[in-house]
Amino acid sequence: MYRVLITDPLSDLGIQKLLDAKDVEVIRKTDLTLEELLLEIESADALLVRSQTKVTAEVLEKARRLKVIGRAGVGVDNIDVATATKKGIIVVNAPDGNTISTAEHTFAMMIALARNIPQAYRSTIQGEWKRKEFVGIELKGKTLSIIGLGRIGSELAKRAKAFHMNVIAFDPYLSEDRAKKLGVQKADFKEAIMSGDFITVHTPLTKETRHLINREVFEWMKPGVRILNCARGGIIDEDALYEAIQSGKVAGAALDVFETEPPGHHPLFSLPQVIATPHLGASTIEAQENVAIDVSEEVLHILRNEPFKNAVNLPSIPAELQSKLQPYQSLAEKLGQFAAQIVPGALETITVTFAGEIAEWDIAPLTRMILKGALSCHLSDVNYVNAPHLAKQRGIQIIEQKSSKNYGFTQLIRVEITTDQEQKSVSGTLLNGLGPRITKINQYSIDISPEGHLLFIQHKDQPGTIGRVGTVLGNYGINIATMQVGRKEIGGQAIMLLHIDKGLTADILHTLKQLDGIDSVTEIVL
Ligand SMILES: NC(=O)c1ccc[n+]([C@@H]2O[C@H](COP(=O)([O-])OP(=O)(O)OC[C@H]3O[C@@H](n4cnc5c(N)ncnc54)[C@H](O)[C@@H]3O)[C@@H](O)[C@H]2O)c1
Ligand SMILES: O=C(O)[C@H](O)COP(=O)(O)O
Repeated sequence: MYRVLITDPLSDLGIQKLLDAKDVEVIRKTDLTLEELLLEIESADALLVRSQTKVTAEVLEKARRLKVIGRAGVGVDNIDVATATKKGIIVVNAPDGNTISTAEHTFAMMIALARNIPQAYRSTIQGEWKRKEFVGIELKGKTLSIIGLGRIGSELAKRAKAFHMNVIAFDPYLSEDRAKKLGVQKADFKEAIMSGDFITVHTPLTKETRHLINREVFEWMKPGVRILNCARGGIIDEDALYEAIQSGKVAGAALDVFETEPPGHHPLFSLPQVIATPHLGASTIEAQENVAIDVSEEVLHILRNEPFKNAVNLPSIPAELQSKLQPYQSLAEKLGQFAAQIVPGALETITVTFAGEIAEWDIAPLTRMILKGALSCHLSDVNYVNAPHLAKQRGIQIIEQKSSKNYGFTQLIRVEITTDQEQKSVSGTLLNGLGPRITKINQYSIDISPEGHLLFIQHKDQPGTIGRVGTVLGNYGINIATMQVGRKEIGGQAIMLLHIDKGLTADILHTLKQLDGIDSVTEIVL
């Protein structure tokens, strides 16, 4: 039974799949203190949050079983993704479900800002009638500068175009083609800042975007500019915004998000030009249902080891590529495991070569599987998420190469491991109807399926060796299921690879090593 802990308010309808799942126990506890969260997280297999729960390194330290953190929304800046990755915890979000709601909220804020609606409302319900004080401006003909033209920025652009605004955008990843399709003028950062009658930010909060809008940037703006932030507190320097409003440079600001949330009695709230909402961008019935459905499904997939799509700390794999790579994943992992077990010493370099038709694809996910397989022979708690991090941490060099030669197979994966003591390679392929096969160990051709208990023996090619090995195993009651031998020349070095029905004791291994003509004996478990 998987324990799924939900610590922020999520839509009941949205999490129905989790509630219905027979293999899931849902624990819903919102507004936890840090101490309570530290306690609850210990036994959770999955954690579901919005932006309120702070999933810090301290929290993750206590998470002994956690496999996945699901963020029912977009921004993951409340989650220590780096620590989660190190611990092999997958972080998934729901990037699409709240796009429209947030774009609409931003638009609502822009109109409210243009027409002083919150200020006029407050005054009117106090019995005042100040028609002159709340004269606004039209959106038509004004320039809206969008910083970050991703999902939300793009939806906002469409709506602004419908209101006959000029839309100009800065986004380092925006192509000319996409800008053209949206009817948006692509600009550099300074140009976008200098041109806007309204400036709105829609980037994630990162090291690069923290205080992207700072004192110097406010200097470049048109006098009377209006500023919107419905993305993340911290993208705009709040002190600099305060000064820019006081100086008259900025005519108004609409804020849905704050550097510290909740912001309490923020100095900005003393300025009548500032309107605010309590992080409501995604707070619609539709968006909350969407994100909760998306994240619940992802979490279930991950817990059940099924394919998933929106991991924040894993490269995203297009569905078409995923289905092509899937049959190779097990082969890749087994080759990594096999290679790591036949080479003694500390891992230094892992060179992976992809040959044949497979070499035409993006094979990075398979390299990860190889790495996972190889490292799991030496380290505990290795998984697909943390394998590259663990390799880097240990100074293991990963070399990934592709070859146009097919080596006699339609596709081939070769894993070469170099340790501080020696170097060995293992190649494998997928055979129709037979599944993964190991086809070569170093220079020796063989054909064996990489599974179960294997015995790898290096020996001299001389009469009687195979018989002696068989006799020892027989004497100890070890059944041989299959056996493959390989040699380059008569009387030279040779290898034996045996499938055995159970594991060997140290005693058996020792006896085998003492046999005449035997150079090394390694038990491999796959
Ligand atoms: N207020 C809310 O309730 C609410 C709701 C949803 C999302 N958000 C916030 O909005 C952000 C954007 O969401 P989205 O779904 O549009 O994300 P997105 O990833 O689709 O778009 C972000 C865009 O920002 C661009 N970008 C990154 N760095 C940049 C930089 N330095 N300068 C300019 N552009 C840059 C990216 O290229 C991308 O196109 C989220 O990260 C989240 O923090 C807030
Ligand atoms: O990043 C997001 O998706 C939004 O900020 C929504 O946050 P919330 O789930 O806390 O409303």
